[in-house]
Amino acid sequence: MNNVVHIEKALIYASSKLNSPILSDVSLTIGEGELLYLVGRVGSGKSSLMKTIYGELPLRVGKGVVCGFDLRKITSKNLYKFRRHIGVVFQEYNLMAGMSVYENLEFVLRATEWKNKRAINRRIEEVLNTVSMADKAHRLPSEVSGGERQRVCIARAILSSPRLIIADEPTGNLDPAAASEIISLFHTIVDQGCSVILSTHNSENVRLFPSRVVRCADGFLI
Ligand SMILES: Nc1ncnc2c1ncn2[C@@H]1O[C@H](COP(=O)(O)OP(=O)(O)OP(=O)(O)O)[C@@H](O)[C@H]1O
Repeated sequence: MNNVVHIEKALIYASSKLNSPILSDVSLTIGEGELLYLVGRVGSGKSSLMKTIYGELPLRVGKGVVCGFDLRKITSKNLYKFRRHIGVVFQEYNLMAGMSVYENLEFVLRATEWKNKRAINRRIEEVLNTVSMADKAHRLPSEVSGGERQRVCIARAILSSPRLIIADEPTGNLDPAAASEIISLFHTIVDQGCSVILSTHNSENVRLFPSRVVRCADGFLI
């Protein structure tokens, strides 16, 4: 199995301005088509680790290879190439309020140089089918539920067929039923070969949809 994430003996900092790491001696490997839950208390370093993995924070100490890119060699010049392999999903939806579900997705494809209208239509239809939102393509984000909004964000994250999805507290704003549906959807995406790192405080869903769990605690990964 190919590794999508391989980190060895890294120090993880919460900000590029801080001198002491939030996590030390971090070694982590995530295989193709694997879902990894990242758990831990508020402020334990989950987001910092995820930001380092998608190049938002620099890897200063240790080794890190993500989707074939050496994290120590990510620069502002090659960041966009690296990011094409990674989809991100956050607790906050960050959808454009004045654009329909379809237009939100079309905007992203056009920004990544998709030009052919028919190909754009086809891709949007595919990702909306994956997240069971094809019938709501023409609604505004305000006209769908929180769980459905998060489905649209997942559709947006998978548009470019990424090898890895980083989901930081994707169910934080959802009721338990909607949260379970979203976690189940991530498992479907993993079954299609994508890898997912998902941070969560929801231990019930970790129990319902089992996968490998890594905990941030006392400055280390356990
Ligand atoms: N830019 C920053 N400057 C200084 N400290 C920061 C910065 N960003 C985060 N921190 C601190 O670093 C620690 C780790 O933050 P991080 O966001 O990684 O935690 P987390 O485990 O994701 O928390 P949560 O569960 O609340 O999302 C926290 O104590 C946080 O307050």
